[in-house]
Amino acid sequence: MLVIEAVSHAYGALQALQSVSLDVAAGEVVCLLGPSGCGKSTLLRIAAGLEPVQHGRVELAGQVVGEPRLSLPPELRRVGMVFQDFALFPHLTVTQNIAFGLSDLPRAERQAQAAHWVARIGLPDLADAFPHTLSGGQQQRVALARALAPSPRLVLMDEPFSGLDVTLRDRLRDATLSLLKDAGVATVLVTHDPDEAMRMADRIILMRAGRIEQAGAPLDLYNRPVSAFAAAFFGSVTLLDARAEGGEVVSDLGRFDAPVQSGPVTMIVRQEALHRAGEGGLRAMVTHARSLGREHLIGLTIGSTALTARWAEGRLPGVGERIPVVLDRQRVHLFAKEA
Ligand SMILES: Nc1ncnc2c1ncn2[C@@H]1O[C@H](COP(=O)(O)OP(=O)(O)OP(=O)(O)O)[C@@H](O)[C@H]1O
Repeated sequence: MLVIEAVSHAYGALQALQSVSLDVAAGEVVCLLGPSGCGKSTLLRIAAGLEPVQHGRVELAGQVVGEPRLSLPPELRRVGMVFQDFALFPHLTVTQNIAFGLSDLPRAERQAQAAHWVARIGLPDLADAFPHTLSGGQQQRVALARALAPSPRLVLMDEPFSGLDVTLRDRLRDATLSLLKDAGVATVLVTHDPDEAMRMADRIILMRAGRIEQAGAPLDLYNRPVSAFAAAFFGSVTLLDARAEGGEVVSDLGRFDAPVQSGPVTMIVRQEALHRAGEGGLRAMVTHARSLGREHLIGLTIGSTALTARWAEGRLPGVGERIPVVLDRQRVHLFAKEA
């Protein structure tokens, strides 16, 4: 449905995107994930037609909608948009906001469609309310209904949950996903939150400094990161400097195949890689221990290596205690150290 091909974009001397390509199928939810400033919003704005294409091409349903010197205006792209601040029309009611994009329909049909969406998002009692009287979560639902009501080919969402509190966010993510999937629409969602991307995406595009670092199914990125950046972006990790000699790294955690024959290596150990063992295993000394309720956060030293672990089993160990731990080697990733 959406094809972005080799798009590059500069703001003056600043190269915000460098030859980025991606495609999104109908019914697919793709998350653009990455740290602040990596170019996510710029890419979204180019897909929407809010930013002209400087280099490369944008296609929607097989039609070129953007390339240098050609730009189909946003309102002709049949693209729905949901922004972080929701951008509802303050002088229109909930129903009128949702009906806004349905002006092509006869009046009665338009009313029926808007009423359908008001019910669909569970706000029939607020049909005649104005946006400023709604909670953030209610505004988000109206913004989504307004985007979906005209049956767009593509929905673009820029950090749509970031202004909301944590419990509400979880519920709204699930509700949003089910509305998007029911509509069968191609969706691009921008977020800097890896949990949100893992939870919502069919595919994640991880971006770094204007380029795609890695793209794939959420678990692929988590299990098979291509770089220390990608590994560290998902979840909490300990980053260790190590050295490869003869194609392997010998460390306090054991021997590992190295990504290079010799030279500096970054070793990433996920917090969930370490678990308390019954007996045997590695000998660790507890340097700090704190219960987070459903799990413990434990500081350990193994030999002279300091690590942080996170596990749920057993009682909270005491500081200074020596305990046996096991290491899940699948949760350890080694990369040649970046310059
Ligand atoms: N209109 C603009 N003029 C000049 N520079 C811009 C403009 N918009 C964005 N930039 C710069 O381009 C780079 C990419 O910005 P962009 O907003 O696309 O990143 P982002 O990943 O969406 O970041 P965030 O999560 O903080 O919104 C940043 O360095 C930003 O400062």
